[in-house]
Amino acid sequence: MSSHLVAPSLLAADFRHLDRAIDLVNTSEADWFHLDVMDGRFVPNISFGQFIIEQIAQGAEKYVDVHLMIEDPGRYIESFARAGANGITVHAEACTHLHRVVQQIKESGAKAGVALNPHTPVSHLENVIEDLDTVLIMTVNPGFGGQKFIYQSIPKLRQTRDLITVHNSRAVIEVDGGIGLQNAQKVLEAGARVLVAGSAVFGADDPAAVISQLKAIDANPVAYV
Ligand SMILES: O=C(CO)[C@@H](O)[C@H](O)COP(=O)(O)O
Repeated sequence: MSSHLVAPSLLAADFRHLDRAIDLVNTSEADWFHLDVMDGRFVPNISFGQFIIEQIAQGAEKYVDVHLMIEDPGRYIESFARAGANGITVHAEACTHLHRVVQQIKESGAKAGVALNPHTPVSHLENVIEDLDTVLIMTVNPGFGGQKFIYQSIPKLRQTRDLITVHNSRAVIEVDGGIGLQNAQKVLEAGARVLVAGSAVFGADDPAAVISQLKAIDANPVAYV
């Protein structure tokens, strides 16, 4: 059985047939739904909000992972939890009071995650890592699907893994951006545990087969202590 998780990012799905994308995730070997919320301020793009997430969550038979790429996300934690998010990830760069927002997520009943943009050092997590369930390492600059994986992310994954180990945190590392069959093994070996994949899955002729191939990757798993 595979020790890592696959989370298709619905941003790359065909929204004219959202029901098909939901069925695909439900019936494939995928583990999580990954839903990207963009506000046109923190990132240049605008995607969708609580209303669409609620619709997806009603059809989802798996964990719903919500990635908030929005300014001042503390304003909306409660409403995304109510919409059906099982996990909520906020960006460290978008929070003046990151510690407070992490506590808000925990109080909402959702699992708590913090994301880091490619330029943000892992040290930004030092004082919250013990409270986190996930750390999302952006492997592209956020805002758009279909971008090229940034290779400098590999050492950053190792640094994140080390920080988690030093603090004896339960957090697992999620990687997001340009992830596909060409680099999945490398990121898993560097410490990633959750593979978020948008275009690699929904841009494929057979998305379920790609999900199975991602699940089947036999990486030398990192021992979490
Ligand atoms: O958060 C984001 C983009 O900002 C991602 O979740 C993308 O949706 C991943 O898409 P691909 O890079 O896999 O196409």
